[in-house]
Amino acid sequence: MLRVEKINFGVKDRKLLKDITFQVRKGEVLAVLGANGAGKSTLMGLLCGEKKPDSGQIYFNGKPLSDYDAVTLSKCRALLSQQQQMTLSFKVEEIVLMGRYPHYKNNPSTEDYRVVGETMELCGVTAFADRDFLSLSGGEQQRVHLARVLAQIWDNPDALLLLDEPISALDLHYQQKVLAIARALARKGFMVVLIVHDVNFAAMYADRILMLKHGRKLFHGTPVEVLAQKEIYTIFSVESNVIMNPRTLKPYVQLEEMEIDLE
Ligand SMILES: Nc1ncnc2c1ncn2[C@@H]1O[C@H](COP(=O)(O)OP(=O)(O)OP(=O)(O)O)[C@@H](O)[C@H]1O
Repeated sequence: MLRVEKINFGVKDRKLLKDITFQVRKGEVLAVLGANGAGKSTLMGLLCGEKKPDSGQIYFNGKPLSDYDAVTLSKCRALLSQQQQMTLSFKVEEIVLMGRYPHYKNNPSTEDYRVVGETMELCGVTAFADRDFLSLSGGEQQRVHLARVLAQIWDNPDALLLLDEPISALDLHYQQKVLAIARALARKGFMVVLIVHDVNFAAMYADRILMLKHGRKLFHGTPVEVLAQKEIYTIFSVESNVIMNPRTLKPYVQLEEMEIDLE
């Protein structure tokens, strides 16, 4: 279980996260929603250990995150971050194999190659294995990074998978597929924390939703509990109409058209 208790984080005199508390159970997908600048990536930065909270504590499987050593953590926590700048030329398969670095010393084993093969297949990048990563399109590159991140924790269903806007560059098919992969991993026991901007994808694929505004947790619950017209307006300042999908019994958010008069 991931347990985040009363964390605060600031830069200089600006508080970016205030008193955030939540849990993610084994087998659960948590979607984090919020407007631009709400603090979602900052929260990911704390969960992945890139940043340290000013106060509060993050527990992972009963132990403070700060008590883990880097090698152990790299086998049970993986992050797909929003910014993945690559300037050097690598083959696609070499990039995915980087996800296995924590698992081998000098040379990858057949097991490492098996995992890499499986995650590349799942992310639809097998055909690019020998291509120069830098020659791929933005969406293809995002899928290669996902394959790398999945390879890192593939054989550990107790692991935590952190996905910061994993579908931002993807077409509709792969948006759905990547979220379905997150769901399928959760069914195997993984904990998944996911930042998405599309409320309907959050409704479809997340067990719980955490909604942030100005660094505070405003709403937290199941899609049915938190995806309502008032909450959506509070978070995003958009008008909507929320209906229940009769087949899935999940909320579906229909947005009202926005008009801007430039006269
Ligand atoms: N080093 C910093 N110094 C000052 N402000 C910062 C710093 N890092 C982040 N911020 C601010 O903190 C706020 C939260 O940033 P964060 O990247 O977490 O937002 P976000 O919810 O992920 O937004 P987006 O949806 O645009 O990705 C923003 O207003 C951002 O400008």
